[in-house]
Amino acid sequence: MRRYEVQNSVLNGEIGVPGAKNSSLALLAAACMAGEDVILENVPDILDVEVIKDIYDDINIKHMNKDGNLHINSGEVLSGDICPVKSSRYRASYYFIGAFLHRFGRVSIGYPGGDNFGSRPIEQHVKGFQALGADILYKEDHYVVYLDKGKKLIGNKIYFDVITSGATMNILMAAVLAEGRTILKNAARDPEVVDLAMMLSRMGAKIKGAGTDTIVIDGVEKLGGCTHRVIPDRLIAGSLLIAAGATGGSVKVKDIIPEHLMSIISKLEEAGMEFEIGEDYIRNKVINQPMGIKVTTGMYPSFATDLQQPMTALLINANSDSQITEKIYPNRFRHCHELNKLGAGIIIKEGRSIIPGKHNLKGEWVEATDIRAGISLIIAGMMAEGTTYITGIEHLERGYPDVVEVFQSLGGKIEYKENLIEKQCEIETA
Ligand SMILES: CC(=O)N[C@H]1[C@@H](OP(=O)(O)OP(=O)(O)OC[C@H]2O[C@@H](n3ccc(=O)[nH]c3=O)[C@H](O)[C@@H]2O)O[C@H](CO)[C@@H](O)[C@@H]1O
Ligand SMILES: C=C(OP(=O)(O)O)C(=O)O
Repeated sequence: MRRYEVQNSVLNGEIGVPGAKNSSLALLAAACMAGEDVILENVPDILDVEVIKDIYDDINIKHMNKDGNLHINSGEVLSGDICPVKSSRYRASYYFIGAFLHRFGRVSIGYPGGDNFGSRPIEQHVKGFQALGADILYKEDHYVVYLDKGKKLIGNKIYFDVITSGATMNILMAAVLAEGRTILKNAARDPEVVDLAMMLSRMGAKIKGAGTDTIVIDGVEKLGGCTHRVIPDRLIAGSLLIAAGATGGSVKVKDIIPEHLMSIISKLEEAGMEFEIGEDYIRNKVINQPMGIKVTTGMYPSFATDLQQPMTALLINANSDSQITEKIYPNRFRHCHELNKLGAGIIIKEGRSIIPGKHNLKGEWVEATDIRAGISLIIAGMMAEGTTYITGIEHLERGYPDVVEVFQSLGGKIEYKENLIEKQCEIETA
């Protein structure tokens, strides 16, 4: 079985951070909105990006890696029919709708995949597309968003009932080429939204207010090419700082935008960690034992739901009880069941985890059930005595490029292993 084997470690050193997955997935769709060359710098080398390149190939979007940058040209794109199987392999395939609706008047796509931690509705995306004049058809393994013959996307005022980064970015893309003005109210303020707005503006879009809860878009007739650098991944940066603290080490995380990490840094400070913060780096100071704290997740700039899992691992070693209240995905606690196999003693109760602290962990077989669950298990494995065997590593591969090499470079004892018998069978049946 493919797995990581992790042993007790102390992380020290310095490390750069790759481009953000959650930005890149939107930017890679937005890059197909112009017929001209779009050059994306800092795109992470992760599974979700490989799937997108596969989708590009299917519909004749040219892409090429050159000097570490991704050159994309959709001048000869064939259609907005995206393979349902491939688009269901990751969550954010829905961005192809926002990107292609104006161009083809019809986008057919598989239902969103991605991490499975309970209900992840898309009705706010649907509401937004409908407000701009589109209709939607639900089929068995895919859905179709379309404009009736002769109809165009027309700008509108859209109020999101919940704050959603996905719907904000999707409707932003569609609105950029809609006729007239669109106003998005109760929009998400995430750095990834701002990153997308920056790139679209470079392509010629007229957008004001990205990063606030009201975004105003004045439609333009067409977009052109551009060069854009993906923002650094704040979730990887945060995970590495937590990992350093949890293992009793000190790591300088470089090439980041420290402001994007303010909520996590504030909570880590409450737990007793200290930091040196530079213009583009953060370094933690060594801490022996964190203090127990209360964390509540929320949309940016609140504490990210994607960082509560590594935070949970750190708090297993705290000097008193901690509590994490999950407001974005109330059932996102599968990592806690796995951490309990290592001896964490976490109790899950009504959208909340209670982490008793002061628990010594012991290596065991555990399963990464989503990207962030995986990173919490690596951290816990480095805190535990003995060997921790982590399966389900394809989840980590969706979001953390070269995760083994990254941790190894900081002194982490982690190795990738695969079962030789299974490997042999693969070779023989190939
Ligand atoms: C690829 C990507 O960028 N994934 C991130 C994105 O997911 P994703 O874009 O799916 O998450 P959203 O920001 O849309 O979701 C935020 C909240 O809104 C709710 N909602 C969302 C859409 C909708 O139509 N209706 C609705 O009720 C969700 O259930 C959730 O409670 O933001 C999540 C929340 O920060 C992160 O965990 C994911 O890593
Ligand atoms: C939930 C996540 O990803 P996705 O939305 O792509 O499933 C994540 O990155 O933690």
